[in-house]
Amino acid sequence: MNALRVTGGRVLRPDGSVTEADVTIDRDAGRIVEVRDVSADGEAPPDADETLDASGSLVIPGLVNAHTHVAMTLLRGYADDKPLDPWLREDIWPAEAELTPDDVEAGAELGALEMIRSGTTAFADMYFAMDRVADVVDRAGLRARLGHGVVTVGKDAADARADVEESLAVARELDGAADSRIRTAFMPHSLTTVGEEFLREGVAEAREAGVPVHLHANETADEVDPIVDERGERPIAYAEDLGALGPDDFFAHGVHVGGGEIDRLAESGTAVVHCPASNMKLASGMAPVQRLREAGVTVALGTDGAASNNDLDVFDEMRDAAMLGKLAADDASAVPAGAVVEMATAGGADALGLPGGRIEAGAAADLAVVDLDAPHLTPVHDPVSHLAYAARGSDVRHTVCDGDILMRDREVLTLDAAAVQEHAAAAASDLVDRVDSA
Ligand SMILES: CSC[C@H]1O[C@@H](n2cnc3c(O)ncnc32)[C@H](O)[C@@H]1O
Ligand SMILES: [Zn+2]
Repeated sequence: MNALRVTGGRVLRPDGSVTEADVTIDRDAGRIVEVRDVSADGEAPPDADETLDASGSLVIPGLVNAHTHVAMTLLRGYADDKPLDPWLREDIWPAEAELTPDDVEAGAELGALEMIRSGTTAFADMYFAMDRVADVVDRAGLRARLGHGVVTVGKDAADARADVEESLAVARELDGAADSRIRTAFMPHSLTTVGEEFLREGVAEAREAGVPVHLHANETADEVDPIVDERGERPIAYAEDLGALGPDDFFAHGVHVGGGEIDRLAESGTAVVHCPASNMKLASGMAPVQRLREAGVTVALGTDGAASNNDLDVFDEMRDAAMLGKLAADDASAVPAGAVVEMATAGGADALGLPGGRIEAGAAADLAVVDLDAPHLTPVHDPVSHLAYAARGSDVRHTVCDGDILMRDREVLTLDAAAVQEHAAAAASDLVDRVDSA
């Protein structure tokens, strides 16, 4: 066995407890083979081929960013302070009309760099030029569920059908890429931006192909109301009628859910990806996270794109989810620290149907080592509290995915950080020039 050992740290276990333990990884298999408490009796394991020092640190499952548009890093700070619909129509969609596959690759590299540097090892991405995003995931060493986002409003039937077909083709062709670290999904943008016939056809074909469905659902009241007015049913009932609810499917947002929708999500096993920063920035509303969890819905966390966040740091999302969850429930005990940590780890992996999210023997070797030796993390009464309320992405010291070290002592090993930043900044500047002269 080619063994990597993470030594000297405190390890966050799947039950939320924290113990002093060493984690041994089989790098060839990309799996954790042993989590050994330092107090354990018995024969010490053989020396590892390589070690990662975790002294003074907390070893946690790699964080999962369960909903983003990673190449939107190029549009970070491009258009702020508007609600969703005008933001998309007046600013974002015109800019995206000028995006090239090279831009998407440059933006995805920047996003991958940012995620590795903040301890994220897996993400779900809905965007365009997904072959280029897949190349970045492969090079960066991350894990992802990818899909081409379909929008049919404003398109004639032939173009709309072609967009649906592209999403299905991407889902079939990229599934299993990057040594199986890439999985895919059929990704219609939303229930209002994709026409009913295209949703129906696409979901049916996704079912035949055995790929999940991922879409934006119940994000704003402006999106829910027309569905109720035109169809006489709420969005989740419509999604169910389309065949889009199931244990492999995951919907972003779920802010405005009511009238039995939470129970339908729970009964069908459909996961919800909560994106608190994006929901606050676009003033979309407050998702009822405590009620969703109490009903048994799998809730994950997502940053959404960097243009509505404005970063890809899942630590921020944990803190925002805990804070906003309390406000939404009008209850300071709602959405506690342990809940948001679970949502960012096991909840995310389960929602995306990807391995990882737990540090235990047999699990995927996806983890992050968080340095606790910092003023804002002193003293350590409760390490789980720190993860939720005080730690930042910049506290992550090492990041490991599939048994490979992606970042060691804050040096990213799989990407050339300076070149990625420079390239993305140039691509973003050229993009904006093209938009301005269009
Ligand atoms: C068709 S690819 C994905 C599409 O989604 C847009 N987008 C970014 N953030 C959001 C959001 O919060 N709600 C809905 N749509 C969003 C993105 O710009 C792409 O056009
Ligand atoms: Zn989104």
